Amino acid sequence: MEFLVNFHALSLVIGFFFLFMLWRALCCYRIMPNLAYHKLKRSGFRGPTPSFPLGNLSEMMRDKIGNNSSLSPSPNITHDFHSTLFPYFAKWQKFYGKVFMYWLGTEPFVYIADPEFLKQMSKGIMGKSWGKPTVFKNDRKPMFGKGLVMAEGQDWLLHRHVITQAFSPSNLKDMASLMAESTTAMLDRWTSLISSSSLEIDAEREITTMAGEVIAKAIFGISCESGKRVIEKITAVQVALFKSNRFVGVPYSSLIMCPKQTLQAKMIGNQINALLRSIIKDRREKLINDHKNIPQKDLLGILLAGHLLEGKRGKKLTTRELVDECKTFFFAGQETSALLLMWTMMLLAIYPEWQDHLREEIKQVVGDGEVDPTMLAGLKKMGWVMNEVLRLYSPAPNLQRQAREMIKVSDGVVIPKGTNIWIDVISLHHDRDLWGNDVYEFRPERFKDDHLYGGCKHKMGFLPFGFGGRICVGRNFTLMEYKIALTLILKKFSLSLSPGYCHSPSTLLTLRPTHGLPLILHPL
Ligand code: HEM
Repeated sequence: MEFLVNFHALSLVIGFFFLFMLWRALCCYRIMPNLAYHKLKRSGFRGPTPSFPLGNLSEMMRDKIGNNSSLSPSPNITHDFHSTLFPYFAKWQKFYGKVFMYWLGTEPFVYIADPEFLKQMSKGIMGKSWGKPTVFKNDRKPMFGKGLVMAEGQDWLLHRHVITQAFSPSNLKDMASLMAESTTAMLDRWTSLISSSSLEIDAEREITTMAGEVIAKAIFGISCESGKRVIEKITAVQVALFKSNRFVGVPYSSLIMCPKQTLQAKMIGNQINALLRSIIKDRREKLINDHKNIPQKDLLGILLAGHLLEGKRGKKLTTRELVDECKTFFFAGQETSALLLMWTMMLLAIYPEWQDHLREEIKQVVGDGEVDPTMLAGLKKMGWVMNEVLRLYSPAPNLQRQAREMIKVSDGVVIPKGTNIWIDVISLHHDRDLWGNDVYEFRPERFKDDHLYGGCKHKMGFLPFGFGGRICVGRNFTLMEYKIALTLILKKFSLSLSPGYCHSPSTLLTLRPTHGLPLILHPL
């Protein structure tokens, strides 16, 4: 009898639990998104009709597949690829304009490719008031954890304050020699490989390895071997997360549609955490045990040295927080910098006259000696080239935000709290209305008289490093690495495209050459 009573009680508890979970799921994935949909509609946002639970994903996938079949890789190089990369956005822009709403699963997104709307929306909003879409925070946890890219509110403020100081010009200056060292090692390898008058290289692999070494040394001071292990794992996480056919925003899709990849990404994420924890532990011990030991001048050394870590919370970054920041630097810093260099080499190979312009400038500014960080500001044309590459082939093709509070954009236009925001950077950078009729031409000289905006008609039309308080914290690091590496490369080699190169930019979080970048080197 007593057993039966207990059994009934247990069944009731389990029943209530399931009902509660069902109610929660219904609220999260049906009722709240529906409320958000109607709020956005009342605010005047239009967009394609979503269905439950995919939102607009099936239409996006259909458009993408339809477009891929017509995109056979071709040697004819066009810089006009927005509608090939994002056919659904290009199509919806025609129907709804440059601001509309669309749905990734049960998550509402406001799409923005209008710089004036962006300006009005972000007016007066501080960095700490922006969130990141919850759906991406969960999805990309193995890559970024709670590091700066995903941090919000007070946590973001503290970490940003600490990390900005670590990237100060004087700290960066100490990293210049590390950047030159890794590039020189790569060039020496190329020189020793050249047996005849030219050499074909896999520039994607070469540059990615070099940029990985630079990040490993400059950020963590770790040996190339440990660095390589972290980078290999990081690449594996990215492949596991982004190469599978995923339904981001669809409830429980990662568990239902691709459980193997999800588990794999989580496992590799844990391995990266363990690897970085052991590196940080060693460094901490070295610092505590050997008082005479001068802290290493890499970023981790600067962060561990302590005095920078007394943030507003009055406490140091914990090992866990440091691990997340280390991962974030690897993810945010290695691939983006490598891609910027790769797209530059591709464009310089197509436009050899710009190789000549840059070589002439290098001769005048740097001469035959070593590259000194104080000389880099003199490489003006190289700065124009960098900006033009960032405009045409922005390694970060979009920006994401989440409204942590209600945002009033203008009279009658309100973005409700919790709405996700998707800013289409490629569309802004390729907008004829903003850049003029030569928008798809490679013309670095557009940055000659307006080195910040390249003559763009709107200040929010050129966003390769983002905007506002959350602008990329590593941009000066990139600028230095770019100028040092490119100077050393152009001093030794001229570049041309291999006949095997197929031009087909695609996105795997960043904008990359789908079929790699085979280049031919000619020693000078
Ligand atoms: C070509 C190279 C790079 C590009 C194109 C790039 C681009 C960006 C973009 C677009 C953002 C988002 C900004 C926003 O949401 O408004 C960002 C943020 C960030 N980047 Fe970079 N980045 C580059 C290099 C680096 C490097 C070398 C590092 C570190 C070593 C780095 C670390 C970060 C971090 C930590 C954030 C988050 C900042 C925050 O939310 O406060 N980036 N970057």
